[in-house]
Amino acid sequence: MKLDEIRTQISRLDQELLTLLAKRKALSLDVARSKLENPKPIRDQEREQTLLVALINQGRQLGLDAHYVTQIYHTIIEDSVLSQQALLQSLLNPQDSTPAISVAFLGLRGSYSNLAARKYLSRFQANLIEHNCETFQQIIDTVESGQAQYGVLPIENTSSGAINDVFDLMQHTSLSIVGELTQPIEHCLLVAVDTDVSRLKTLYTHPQVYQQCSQYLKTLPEVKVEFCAASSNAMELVAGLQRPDVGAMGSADGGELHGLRPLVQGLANQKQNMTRFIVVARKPIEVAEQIPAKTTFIMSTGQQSGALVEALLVLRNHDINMTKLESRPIIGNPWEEMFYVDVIANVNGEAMQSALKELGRITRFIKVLGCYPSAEISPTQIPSKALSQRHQHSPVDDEGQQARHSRSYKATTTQLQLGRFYLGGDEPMILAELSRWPGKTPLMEVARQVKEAGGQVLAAPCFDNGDPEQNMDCLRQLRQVADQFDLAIMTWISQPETLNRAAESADALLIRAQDAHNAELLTAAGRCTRPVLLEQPSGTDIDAWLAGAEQILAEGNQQVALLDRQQLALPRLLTLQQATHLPLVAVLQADSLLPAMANALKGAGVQGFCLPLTAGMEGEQPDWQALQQLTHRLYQE
Ligand SMILES: C=C(O[C@@H]1C=C(C(=O)O)C=C[C@H]1O)C(=O)O
Repeated sequence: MKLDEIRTQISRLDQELLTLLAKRKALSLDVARSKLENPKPIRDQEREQTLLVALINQGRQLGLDAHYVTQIYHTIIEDSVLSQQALLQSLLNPQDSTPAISVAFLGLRGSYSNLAARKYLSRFQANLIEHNCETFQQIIDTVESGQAQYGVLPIENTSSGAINDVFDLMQHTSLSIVGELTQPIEHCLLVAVDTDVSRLKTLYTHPQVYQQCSQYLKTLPEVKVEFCAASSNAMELVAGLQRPDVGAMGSADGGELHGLRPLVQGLANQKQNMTRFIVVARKPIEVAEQIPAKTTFIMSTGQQSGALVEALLVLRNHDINMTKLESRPIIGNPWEEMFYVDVIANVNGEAMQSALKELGRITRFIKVLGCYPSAEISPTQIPSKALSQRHQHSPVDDEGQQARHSRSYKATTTQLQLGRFYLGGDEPMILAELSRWPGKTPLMEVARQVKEAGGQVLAAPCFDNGDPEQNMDCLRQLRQVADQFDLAIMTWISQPETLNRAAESADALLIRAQDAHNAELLTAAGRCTRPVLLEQPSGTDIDAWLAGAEQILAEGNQQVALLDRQQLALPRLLTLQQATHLPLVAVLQADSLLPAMANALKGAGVQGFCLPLTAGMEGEQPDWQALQQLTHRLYQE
């Protein structure tokens, strides 16, 4: 078949796919109406699970891999749930019959705030009237005075943290928060004409963006940085100048609207860079009971010790989950603070109403800033066949020693979070470990296979090479590939200096036997906020191992696990289980005993299983069968 003909067929298929997606969306809105008549929560994760499992199996028969099917359906279901929520909300809060919606945001066309505003309002199916503002205050004024119905304000960013100016403004406005959304932020270096980085003399950017890309900017010490009110102003300026020695920083999409092209992409220090925006309006809205709601309130407690704790206990006593707590100074009251609290609760619910009453009695100031549908639609997990729950009521340590690692200090096994996966939870964690750096292309294949087999963590050596830049590049590649396949990553570190750089992108760090004696390294590991897996220091016993773990815990990092490469004998394993609440990861060998071994270790309370893969640098094939056998044994049986 000729290329043209094949492409015609593909276009026809795409058209059919779109028609089907539109039909699916219409049906999901029918579901929302039926859930309204016959009140039921919008989200039904049990139904989603059943659906996903069936789709993965059907997909496999058609030659589509599980990861591909899951990714597509997470996107479809997310849109379906959000559209259902928007429909319910619009029925509950009828708009005045305006054919257009007006919104105020920071910057010009193409700013991140503009992209967020468009995304948020796209579910309303009305024309958009855009008000470009130069400051956050101007956004508030535009909405307060009724010139715009909605204002979109960035409130926090995953790499630069809270946006204090917005918190401060929210203290004094009469506006209510009526929505939230998160927007991925992908900073690029944008230019107007053909040039390269070495020719740049001036970069125009917003201070937040500057902060988020500080590491990249350090590599350009000669370049002068000029601040603008928003990224879109920087883009407009650079587009006007048309010179090879100036650049702007901002999104590729925004740049395109100004005729700029990205010269370097992915500049943010943290690769998963997202900004959370709030949407404000003059009137508060009501949130349907069937949708998960968030409530934001501010409060100031007295300065007496324990006042904040007392307030937070009120929430806990009502089973209300807090997702955010920020504090800001109160202008004019030195040393007094205003706390910003986000909780998962509907403000009209019984629990929240009585919590607010109680809080009113013990705070100096309290005000609800708004209640709005939660936009966090976390993907439904695919069930790895339910495991029978283990019970490990370990006897109380009779020496009663209060070492932090001990069971007498903490009775239940500690859970570690690696990316979005848990070690020490109900299900065993499976890690695949590469002994050598395979290069990016083979790494993609490894990641695909690991995901397909049901693994969760990919471990690879990024810091084995002497060259720090090359090491960071390996880590970046590992991060990128793992993100693509929704895996967590781990790498081993042997020097305190590299630890912090590794901790910026790795989900977990491993300290190997030969480095586990290094007190400085253990101290550095204790001061970082990533989970640390610790091997038994070479030539020592279990006590020395636990002492090493203790050193990490004592510095502050409570996310520590023990990784065993020596196939501890069962009695020693049980001793360890009794002695410590830290989860245990066993490294297995890919031999005929693998399934039996995994089973026995699981029975003995091992929470993680690590399988070394001999990576194919010279075309050697990793042992995928062993990995499949392992996951099959651990999950299916
Ligand atoms: C459409 C429904 O509502 C939601 C969306 C789903 C979907 O798009 O497949 C599935 C379950 C619910 O979370 C439904 O309940 O069937």
